[in-house]
Amino acid sequence: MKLQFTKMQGLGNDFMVIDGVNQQVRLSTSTIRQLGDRYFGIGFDQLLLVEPASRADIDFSYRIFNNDGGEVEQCGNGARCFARFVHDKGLSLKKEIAVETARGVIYPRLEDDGNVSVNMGVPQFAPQEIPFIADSDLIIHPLDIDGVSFAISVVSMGNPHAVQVVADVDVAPVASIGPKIETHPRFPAKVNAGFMQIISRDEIRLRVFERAAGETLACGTGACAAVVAGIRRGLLNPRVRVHTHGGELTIAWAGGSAAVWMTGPAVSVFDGTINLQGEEYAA
Ligand SMILES: N[C@H](CCC[C@H](N)C(=O)O)C(=O)O
Repeated sequence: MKLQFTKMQGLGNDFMVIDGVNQQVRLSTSTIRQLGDRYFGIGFDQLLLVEPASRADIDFSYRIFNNDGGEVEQCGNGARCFARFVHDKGLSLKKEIAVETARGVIYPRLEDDGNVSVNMGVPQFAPQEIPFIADSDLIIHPLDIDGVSFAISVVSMGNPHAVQVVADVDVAPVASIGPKIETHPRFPAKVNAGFMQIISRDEIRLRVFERAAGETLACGTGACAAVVAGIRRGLLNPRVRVHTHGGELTIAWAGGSAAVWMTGPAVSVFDGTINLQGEEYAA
């Protein structure tokens, strides 16, 4: 069976985007893993599935799978690519759409300058997927790894993030400590591990060891979580430029129950068709 897809990237965080509105798509975990393989498959950090809305006040449903095949709650760079995709494919004529994810509704908006802005919803500090947090007002928690205590902030953007401040992201222990934070027993659903360097109150550098994907060139929800943590710690202003290996995002948060706004690029790389074996996919 043939499956149409578009390869896209947001600051080098790359995606396989599939139209599940005009195609009936059923992909097993193992098939997603095979498709995500950068040598034997297409290769991507996440697979994004566009599905019909589940109710009248929503334009689309948005499902996200890491390249290990596991479904997750949110993907920020993917949300911008999702909006670009549905517009380019004529699935919607709207500039701003309402998109339902596993953890609430987000609102991507196509900007005239070619960027995409997304209302990413309200950050959570004591969500159920992070039972770790005893006191939701505490923004810094000690996390013990091999006898060393790391001061981390835990923020959920729908998906869980553990963010710490480092002096220099270029020499931060992302490869060695990132996986140990990701799989720390205090995070039963695992966690994305962020390493944030404060340049000024308006500018940070960020690296993220993503849950189930490893270090990516950029992480949209990670940028949201890092800025929220920095603002709550009194280190950042309400609008911050976030420098990642893949490029720059702008994140804004007014605090409290305000939504986090993320602005950045979304790029289509190529359209493709892949032959799926068996019953996994029916046109
Ligand atoms: N690895 C993440 C999902 C993708 C998030 C990232 N690519 C983004 O742009 O937000 C998780 O397991 O929660």
